[in-house]
Amino acid sequence: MGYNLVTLLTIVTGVTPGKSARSQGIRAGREGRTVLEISDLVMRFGGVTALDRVGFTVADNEICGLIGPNGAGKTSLFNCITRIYRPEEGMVRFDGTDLLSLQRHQIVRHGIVRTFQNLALFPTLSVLDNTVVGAHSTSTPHLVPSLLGWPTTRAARRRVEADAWELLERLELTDVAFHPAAGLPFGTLKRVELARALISRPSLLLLDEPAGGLTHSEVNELGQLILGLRDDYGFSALLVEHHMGLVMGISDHVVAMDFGRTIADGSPAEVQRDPAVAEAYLGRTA
Ligand SMILES: Nc1ncnc2c1ncn2[C@@H]1O[C@H](COP(=O)(O)OP(=O)(O)OP(=O)(O)O)[C@@H](O)[C@H]1O
Repeated sequence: MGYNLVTLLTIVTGVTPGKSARSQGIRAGREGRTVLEISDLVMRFGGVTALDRVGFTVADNEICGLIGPNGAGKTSLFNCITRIYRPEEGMVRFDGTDLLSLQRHQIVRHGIVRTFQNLALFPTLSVLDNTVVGAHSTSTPHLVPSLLGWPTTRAARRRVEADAWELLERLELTDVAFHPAAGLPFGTLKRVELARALISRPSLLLLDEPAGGLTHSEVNELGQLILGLRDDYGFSALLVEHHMGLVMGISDHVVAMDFGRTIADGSPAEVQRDPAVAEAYLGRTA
């Protein structure tokens, strides 16, 4: 996770170069009931405290940006929420469920799905099949065998395929539905990754650096797409991203971390103005 001059300028001045705060679509205020609640989360690796009593909340249908310099603890936090890591202390509750009491494989059944910075697609499977595979954990335990054509599961496959086609339509992927993921442009693969994540109709989408590797115009399109998908399908999102234009442009609420701690928590404008945030980024470049 790297950050650049544009990131620093955005943090320090509060505005992405060339754009006013209004044109970035910043939303003010928080609405809706709390769905994700994280408190006093502690995660250590030997002598390194990756998460040092982290706490914040995310409301229903809210996009929450999670920012911080390299090593701040963002990935560790994602890994605790998805139960890849087991934190030493603290609480993670989603929609009333204590996530820390669950096994890793149970997370998706509670409506939590993650996208990956480097994509988690099967290169030889088609775009359609990559999307269908995303439904595996929630719709039927027999879905992956059905990809092999086993007769008992064909009806389930048809139902999921209908959902997949709807998503491919929404994400403008129907033209490449039967194309293997390998060889498609990176921007297209990012949309496939979104289709794969959305087919299980998540309540909470964890987006891990979705703008990584995209061009400037692709990032703008991605931002609008995420907002549109949130409005169409209704989910909360936690967005880990170094591209400040994207974070500040589409987040309803931003949490900033540094050295495993929550150093700011508020609207995009409030977090951009927070001296501790500027210090966290500038301090690392000194
Ligand atoms: N599996 C691990 N083993 C040892 N240390 C780890 C492990 N995972 C994370 N860390 C350490 O925990 C701290 C937080 O790292 P983390 O990857 O969560 O930060 P980050 O904010 O995601 O950084 P980046 O933006 O560079 O990805 C760092 O000091 C890192 O070296």
